[in-house]
Amino acid sequence: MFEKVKEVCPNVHEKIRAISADLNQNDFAISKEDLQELLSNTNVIFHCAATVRFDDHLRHAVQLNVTATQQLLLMASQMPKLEAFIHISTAYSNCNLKHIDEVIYPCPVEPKKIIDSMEWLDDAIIDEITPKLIGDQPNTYTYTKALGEVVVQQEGGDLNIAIVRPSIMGATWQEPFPGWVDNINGPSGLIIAAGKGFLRSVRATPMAVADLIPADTVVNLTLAVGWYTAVHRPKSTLVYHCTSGNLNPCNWGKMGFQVLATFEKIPFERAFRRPNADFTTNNISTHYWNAVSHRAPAIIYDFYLRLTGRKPRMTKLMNRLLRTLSMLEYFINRSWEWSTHNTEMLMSELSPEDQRVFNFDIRQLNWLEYIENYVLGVKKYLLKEDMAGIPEAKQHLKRLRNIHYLFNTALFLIVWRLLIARSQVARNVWFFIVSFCYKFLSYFRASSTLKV
Ligand SMILES: CCCCCCCCCCCCCCCCCCCCCCCCCCCC(=O)SCCNC(=O)CCNC(=O)[C@H](O)C(C)(C)COP(=O)(O)OP(=O)(O)OC[C@H]1O[C@@H](n2cnc3c(N)ncnc32)[C@H](O)[C@@H]1OP(=O)(O)O
Ligand SMILES: NC(=O)C1=CN([C@@H]2O[C@H](COP(=O)(O)OP(=O)(O)OC[C@H]3O[C@@H](n4cnc5c(N)ncnc54)[C@H](OP(=O)(O)O)[C@@H]3O)[C@@H](O)[C@H]2O)C=CC1
Repeated sequence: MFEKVKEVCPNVHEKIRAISADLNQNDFAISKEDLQELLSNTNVIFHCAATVRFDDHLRHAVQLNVTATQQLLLMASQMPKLEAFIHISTAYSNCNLKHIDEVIYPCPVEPKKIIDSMEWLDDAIIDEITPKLIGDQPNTYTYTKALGEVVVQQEGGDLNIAIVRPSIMGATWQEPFPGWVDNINGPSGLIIAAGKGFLRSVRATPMAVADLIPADTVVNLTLAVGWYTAVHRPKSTLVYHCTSGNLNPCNWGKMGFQVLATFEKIPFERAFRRPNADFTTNNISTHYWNAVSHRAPAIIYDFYLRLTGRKPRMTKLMNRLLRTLSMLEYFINRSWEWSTHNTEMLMSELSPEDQRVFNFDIRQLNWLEYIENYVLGVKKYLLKEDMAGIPEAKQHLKRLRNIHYLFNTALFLIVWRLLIARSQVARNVWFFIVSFCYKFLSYFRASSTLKV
């Protein structure tokens, strides 16, 4: 990841100093010396730290995404040299709306009241009231990110603030090289599950917009926002949508198809089954495919592991995957429209050279190429698989295909045999097929004898 920057700037280490901090602690548990240095020397703050788990307990999510933001704003107000405070939110902070503008929307309950209540409510009560508090938000993550924005608006004081709202972050597009990715958030985890053959069906709407945004595009836009906010000092807090849907849309159908097509060329090693996922769109088919394609193979495989004296693990893994899928479903069955006036305005404010260096013009992205590089990046940087292993991986998939055919043939014969034993209709069909084949073979043999 950092090879290129080390080449261009060999003394890069001298320019960076990491400071230990914990958002769960008062003053973030930053040491006195570090705090002093931060207070007196900081020019720009990029506030990215957060919990991004969808299933986080509300108390923890509020602490990290709301209370910590409030504390950081307080700290920022004591920094005389501060030029800009850039808060990273998410495009889904208002995902209860269909059309989202670059404005901060009010929350039904004031963030301050939520912060206060977290101090005296116990966990059991918080669990009980969480669904009522989050209302039409899908999880505690989007809910607390929305609260975080309101805190920024209400407690920003005289600070020069901007908010960046990225959609679903994916692997890098160009910088420092295509396809770099280091976590399993968003689509990356599902790409692994599909490529390894665990994921066979996803409840998704193929025509819904897949609002992915490459990580380097988000970084470039965020840096440009830092510059604009510090230099132009806009009168109000500007919100910037870092999204792809309205400028260069791609849908989940196209994305899924390209992911699968890439597995043909670049398969993952030691797959459980051949990658062959599909989208389902209703409850009944989702339950059916979950039972047939996810749970049943896991149970059979665990039975095989037990028989061979090993510890069963597939059912547990599959349950985890199905839980993850159920959490992501909300986002892959809907489309949103994000306006991008501020982002487009910012692009026009950059010089041609800066537009090239800090490129965030998503219209230039070729989705097919991007997705191919993404899958390749998942293989290299997440799974740490070597490209030299591709021929063996292909061989393995061929073996899995043969096992699949053999298994299906055996299953068909068993079911058929049982049917014949129990049903007169099935017996009649069977005799018809056998006599038809016999007649066909006799005719074929007779006609070839005549020719000779
Ligand atoms: C017509 C054509 C048909 C073709 C059809 C083809 C169909 C094919 C499909 C093919 C492939 C799919 C491609 C497209 C599919 C679409 C999917 C895209 C989904 C994207 C939706 C994202 C919406 C995001 C909206 C909001 C945007 C934001 O603001 S982002 C913040 C993003 N946050 C997340 O993404 C976090 C979500 N995750 C969680 O909340 C939790 O992980 C979980 C609740 C989902 C699961 O929790 P669980 O406790 O079960 O597991 P966990 O402990 O989290 O982890 C399990 C193991 O993984 C390790 N781990 C965890 N995190 C990381 C990490 N960041 N990096 C590395 N490793 C990680 C963790 O340590 C665990 O390991 P072990 O301890 O060893 O078990
Ligand atoms: N991923 C996505 O698709 C999107 C992400 N975002 C936003 O981007 C930002 C980064 O997210 P992403 O990179 O995906 O998530 P990660 O979980 O990878 O990053 C979260 C960061 O927060 C830090 N952090 C978490 N808990 C604490 C804590 N208690 N004290 C100090 N630091 C902490 C982590 O530090 P450490 O590494 O040391 O654990 C990490 O650097 C978040 O604000 C998120 O809301 C917005 C839209 C989309």
